[in-house]
Amino acid sequence: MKQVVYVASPDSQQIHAWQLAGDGTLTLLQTVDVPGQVQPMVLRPDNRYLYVGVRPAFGVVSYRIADDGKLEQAGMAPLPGGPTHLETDLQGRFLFAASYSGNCVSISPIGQDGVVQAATQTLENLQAPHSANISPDNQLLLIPCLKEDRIRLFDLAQDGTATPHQPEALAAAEGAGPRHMAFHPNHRVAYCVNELNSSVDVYQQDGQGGYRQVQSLNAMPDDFADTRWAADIHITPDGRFLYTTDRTASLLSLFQVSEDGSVLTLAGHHPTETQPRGFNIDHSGRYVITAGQKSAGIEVAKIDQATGALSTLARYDVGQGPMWVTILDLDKQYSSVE
Ligand SMILES: O=C1O[C@H](COP(=O)(O)O)[C@@H](O)[C@H](O)[C@H]1O
Repeated sequence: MKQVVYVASPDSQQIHAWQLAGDGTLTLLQTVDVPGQVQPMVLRPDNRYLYVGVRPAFGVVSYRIADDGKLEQAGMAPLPGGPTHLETDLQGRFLFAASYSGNCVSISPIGQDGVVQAATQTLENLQAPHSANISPDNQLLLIPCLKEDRIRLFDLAQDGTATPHQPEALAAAEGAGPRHMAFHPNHRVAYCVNELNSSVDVYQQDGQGGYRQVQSLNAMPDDFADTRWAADIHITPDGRFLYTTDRTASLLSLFQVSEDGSVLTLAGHHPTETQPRGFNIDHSGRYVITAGQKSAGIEVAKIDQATGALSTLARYDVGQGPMWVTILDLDKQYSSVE
């Protein structure tokens, strides 16, 4: 398996692209100077384009990905708000940009040339939307709104138009601050990490195109008494282990996942880079790569395949303020979206 790890560092306006070897070693492939402070990134499902959100001129830069994983700028389009999180639909036809400070999520068409165009719809009056997540059936947009303590739901039509779903939202606990989401590979369960109380909520499909909450659990060690400040969440490709980060504690939390995905068990913690705002799991499910927003570095940790426990393999310097990690499986570059 050939993989490339992209790390976005807004303070130095760079993306570092690394080749990930089978033994977990990283080798620098390319350093890209981005025209702006680069924050969120997302791959088009054909794995031929990487889209990145930039500031202070709010926009999205489209990069064409070469066969070796190197990036070449292909276009740039404006966004209505500062991009906090990017997502595409599963057919790679639309880009969704959540803007926390702009209280909106915009929908931008992606051209035949793979380049993101100007937004055609903006969902307004969302209170601090931290991400926009497409459901595995490509029909529902789930938008955790931190200041609403709700995940707002929108139906996505074939033409990319989003309209409020009924019911319009999933409720989180008061003060939880829903932030980022992950989906079990069985497509029936979704997980949301809550920023303000460092908890994880588990949602199961309700059989009517929506979800219902089935579990909520603490991600922190029992003796943790400081301010909770969770950031990111990812699940392994086989669905057996789920991880979250907390930035105050600079910790990754490990959850073991039940066979059907509906029950999590907190199973340990792993100290990592300082202020881990973004991390990801490689496509083989063997490595976790975590960016330290305050350490200007990334950690590669190995996943114990029996327990999910993490052990540090190495750390590498990247740019300043790294906060986003996206991993490409080079063996899965397609000529069209499948
Ligand atoms: O993680 C955080 O996110 C929000 C929004 O991020 P932004 O980079 O889009 O402004 C930020 O305001 C908050 O301070 C931080 O904890």
